[in-house]
Amino acid sequence: MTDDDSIEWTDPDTFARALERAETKEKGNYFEDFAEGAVLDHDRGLRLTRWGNETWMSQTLNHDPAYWRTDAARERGFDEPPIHPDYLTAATLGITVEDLSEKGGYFLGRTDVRFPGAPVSPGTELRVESEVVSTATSSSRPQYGIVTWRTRGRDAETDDVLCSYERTNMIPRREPLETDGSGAAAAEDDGDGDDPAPDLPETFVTPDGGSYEDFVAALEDAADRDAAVAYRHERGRTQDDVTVASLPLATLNTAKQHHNADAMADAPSGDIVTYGDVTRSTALGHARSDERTWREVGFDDESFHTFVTPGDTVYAFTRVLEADDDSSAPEEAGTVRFEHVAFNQNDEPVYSGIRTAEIQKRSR
Ligand SMILES: C/C(=C\C(=O)SCCNC(=O)CCNC(=O)[C@H](O)C(C)(C)COP(=O)(O)OP(=O)(O)OC[C@H]1O[C@@H](n2cnc3c(N)ncnc32)[C@H](O)[C@@H]1OP(=O)(O)O)C(=O)O
Repeated sequence: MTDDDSIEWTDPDTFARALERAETKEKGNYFEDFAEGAVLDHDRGLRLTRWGNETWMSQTLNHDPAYWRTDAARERGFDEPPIHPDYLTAATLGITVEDLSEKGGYFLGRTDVRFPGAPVSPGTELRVESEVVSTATSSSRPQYGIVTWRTRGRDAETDDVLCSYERTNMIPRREPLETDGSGAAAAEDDGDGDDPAPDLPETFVTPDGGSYEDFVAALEDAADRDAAVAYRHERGRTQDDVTVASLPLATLNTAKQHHNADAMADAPSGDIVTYGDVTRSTALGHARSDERTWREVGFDDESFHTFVTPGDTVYAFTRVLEADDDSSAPEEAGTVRFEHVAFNQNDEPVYSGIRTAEIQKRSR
């Protein structure tokens, strides 16, 4: 019998042999672990602090004064600077990663992002639960399945739902599917460029300002002719250690994609990647800097198209879809629907989504 104590375990050769034989205590769940209808109460939770909010908002260039200064917050109808919906969304998702997606895979998209409990005060403690909505086979990637969850972030004290959305990830299978490869081949065929690129509108209209009336005027200008209200924002944000690793960890997001460069060296990205919510929030920050936001209403059809890695720069492009002075908006604002696209320094789209926001009227 070997006397363990007589072994020099940290001798490099001995240790390397020991590591080869040691079983790894794995983290996260495989695709097969998710059953439709199952509800997961996430153990983790976090206090939504001013510090967390301000760190997230400053680093993603979201500098709307109502989230920073009490007088500006009060002009906007808040008692104090509230927790921003982007940080609330990112924190709600971050908490879920340990149970839902730490095993790896890809955050593909999200829809029906709503904030029924807004505004949220700093100091609120967040408790999060997710229900498995659907599980599906990936026809292009047999080693993965596709899972959709409905996640709700609640005020731990009152149980009120503060943030709710449906999110879809590719999740690794414990047992890859046997296929004849036709799914992968079909997926590859899709990118051959056989379909001619559709023509773009002849004219791109840029709103004169960022008030509700400016969006209405731009849409009227573009109506009944071959034109779209579409423009780009000047600001860019190069991804660094803070945006790639620190911000997701501050939301308790344990996805190795964001902070374990060793594990990611062999992944398709070859590097750690930016948390989707950082990419998205950064692009939205650029867009908001060119408008007079009143409140965020919701987000739909969000997709993450390709990876963002350290050194990449996130820019934003906006298309205005419609403006409506509806009764649901307060008298100070009208409702505008935007499509925002985040793109990188090579002009490749990395995120897109539909955003509904109340935008202040000029007269106010
Ligand atoms: C949080 C968190 C992690 C992160 O934040 S990671 C950073 C954000 N996400 C990313 O960086 C992923 C970027 N996306 C990609 O690199 C590519 O889209 C990807 C995932 C490599 C897939 O590329 P493809 O060219 O293969 O894309 P397809 O359009 O063919 O999609 C593959 C299959 O997925 C299905 N799908 C795509 N989008 C959605 C969606 N929004 N909802 C539902 N399903 C979607 C698509 O239908 C394809 O299905 P097949 O059956 O044909 O395989 C964290 O850890 O959670």
